[in-house]
Amino acid sequence: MDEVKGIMNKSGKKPCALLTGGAGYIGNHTAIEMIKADYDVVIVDNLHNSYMEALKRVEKILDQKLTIYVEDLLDKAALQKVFSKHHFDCVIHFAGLKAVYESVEKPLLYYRNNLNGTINLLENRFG
Ligand SMILES: O=c1ccn([C@@H]2O[C@H](COP(=O)(O)OP(=O)(O)O[C@H]3O[C@H](CO)[C@@H](O)[C@H](O)[C@H]3O)[C@@H](O)[C@H]2O)c(=O)[nH]1
Repeated sequence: MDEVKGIMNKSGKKPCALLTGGAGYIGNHTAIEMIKADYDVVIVDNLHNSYMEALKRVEKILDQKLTIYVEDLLDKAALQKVFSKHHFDCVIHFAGLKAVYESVEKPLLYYRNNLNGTINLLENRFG
């Protein structure tokens, strides 16, 4: 992340990144690296496969509070609220179901969740 450290957005402010699934393993490590690279980070996670405790540990590591919304990407109104409160310069989308065995057992659940969650995100970002 050294290449982007200290970079500013078009308004001359710290860039702000939305991390969906930011409470997951990959998400919370990404949050740490982005915050170290001077990004503001906003996390949206429904805690389906993670715990608030992990984010509390991240806060301890960074010695700062995180901006966290425990929301589901399928909840359009909740997502709209998040987008109305922040201007995101980038979005990193980790919030998805990805257990291989379960996806074979319940393919429609996976399609519904992962596609609709992504579409809701894109609608808020570009719609
Ligand atoms: O509809 C959804 C689906 C998932 N999530 C969240 O998205 C995150 C996704 O992360 P996770 O499922 O934990 O995936 P990874 O962060 O990629 O972690 C996985 O991959 C790691 C590296 O291989 C393993 O160490 C972990 O055990 C394994 O869960 C989690 O916080 C979920 O709660 C949502 O918010 N909405």
